[in-house]
Amino acid sequence: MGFVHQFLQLITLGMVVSFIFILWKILSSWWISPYKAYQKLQNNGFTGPTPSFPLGNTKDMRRSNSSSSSSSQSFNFTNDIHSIVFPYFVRWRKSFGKVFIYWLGTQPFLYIGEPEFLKQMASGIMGKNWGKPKVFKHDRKPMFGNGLVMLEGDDWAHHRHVITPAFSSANLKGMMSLMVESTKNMLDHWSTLIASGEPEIDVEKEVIRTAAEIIAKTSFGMDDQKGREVFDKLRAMQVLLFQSNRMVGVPFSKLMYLRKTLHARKLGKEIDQLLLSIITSRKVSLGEPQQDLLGLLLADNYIDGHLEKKLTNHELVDECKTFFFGGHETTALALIWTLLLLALHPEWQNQLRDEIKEVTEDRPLDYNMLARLKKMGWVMNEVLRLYSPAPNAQRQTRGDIQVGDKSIPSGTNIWIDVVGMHHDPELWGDDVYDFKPERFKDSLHGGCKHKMGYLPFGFGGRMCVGRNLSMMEYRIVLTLVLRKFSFSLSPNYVHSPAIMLSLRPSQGLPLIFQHL
Ligand code: HEM
Repeated sequence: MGFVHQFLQLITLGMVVSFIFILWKILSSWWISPYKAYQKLQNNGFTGPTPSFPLGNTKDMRRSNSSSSSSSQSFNFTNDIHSIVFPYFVRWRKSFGKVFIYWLGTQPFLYIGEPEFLKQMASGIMGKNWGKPKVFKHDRKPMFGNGLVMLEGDDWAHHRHVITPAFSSANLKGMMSLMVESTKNMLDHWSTLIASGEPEIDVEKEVIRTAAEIIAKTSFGMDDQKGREVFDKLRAMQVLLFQSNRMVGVPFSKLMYLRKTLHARKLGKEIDQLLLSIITSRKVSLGEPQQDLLGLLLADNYIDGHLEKKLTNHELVDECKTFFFGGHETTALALIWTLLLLALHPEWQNQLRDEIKEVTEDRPLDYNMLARLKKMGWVMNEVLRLYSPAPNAQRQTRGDIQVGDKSIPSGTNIWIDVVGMHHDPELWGDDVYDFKPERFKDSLHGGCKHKMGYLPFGFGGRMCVGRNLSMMEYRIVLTLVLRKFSFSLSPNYVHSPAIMLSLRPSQGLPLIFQHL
């Protein structure tokens, strides 16, 4: 009996110790460690709004977001979207300046809206030495897995080295016909709608679907049943993630959307399996290698006479997903916001049409013509400034960084407010909110007073790897639209840009089309 009693006591003690250990681990990762990091930043002179546990400043952020979006019910157009999508940053900047600390749930972030501070912080840091905040890696795992967007260190350097050549102009040229084909299908559908007496079209859905199709075709192919299935499942997963309005950094917040989270996880597994089987069958097939990104990554690649080490099957799966999620919505949104601004500025529609006529002379579009569409390039730059599809960038420091007399400790989460910098009158002048593509006529930075104040594709070694692909797609789609139609804004449009994973027109973009 004594032995059993002692044994039970031991088990109870073990359970109590384990419970205390787990509690300590939870407290440590949710509060003690983040709070220590916070104190270090405070000791270096950074301040910010007061957080509460476990929501941090999230409650305040959600409150100000809902009050700002409710004001957008009537048509009241402004390009001053910083105060619409990030009202809390606008408020905190007034109290704490352009660099301050705020909390996403249990994680402190150093907010940066000051390009000179960013420049000093980033100088000397190579792409591979930047980390990505763990809280985002976890949140976006279904989309990016361990793809290029989330990798760090030597793994990132290796993937970047292998992936970059796939986006060369020679390779992109081979993808042009796929882009033209998908765009023409979309425009034929629009023609049918117009002919049947429905000239009002919600272009948001249309363009996102077409861009998704283009990126699927250019990433892993959609010729066969499996490619189509991957496409459908990726789209379904995107809708699920989009609907679960997640409170990043708040413990257990995923439980609020448990059904959607589990469904997304299940879809994620199915997508991985399908992509794996596409990769395996491509490896054994003896036919011509395909010219999509996956085909290019599977092909032998020689650099200075050496055969490059290839990515593994699982790495390729994550990169295919990364291209899909990183590449289609961003490009689609650049096009969507462009259509809005061109609907409001018919004089720019005409200028672009004249340029297209001059460059193409009414011949079918070819790759060499695209670079000659200069004004279209200015328009794209201006749209990416006013409505940046990637509204912010996140980093985590992997080493102490000194900026002037301030030290930023290793492990600090960084939030770079790209929209804030793109909309800062101190950097752009009094016409900051005006749509003026000509500001990019003679300047790559649109006349911004600081080179780091314009970051639509990121900065340094981690600059967007797909930017040439997106510029090509943008020019193709816009040229084909402008050649066929003129368009104006529908009275049903409600201007309410919102952050829903990226910067979107939250109530769609209905335009009224006319055949030319
Ligand atoms: C208008 C369209 C696009 C915009 C505005 C955009 C924006 C960005 C930005 C801001 C970054 C840097 C993120 C950071 O610093 O953390 C980035 C990185 C990246 N983008 Fe894009 N992107 C676009 C199109 C594309 C396309 C078409 C693809 C692929 C097909 C792509 C794939 C990637 C990848 C893989 C990275 C990670 C690069 C790295 O960390 O080394 N993007 N993009």
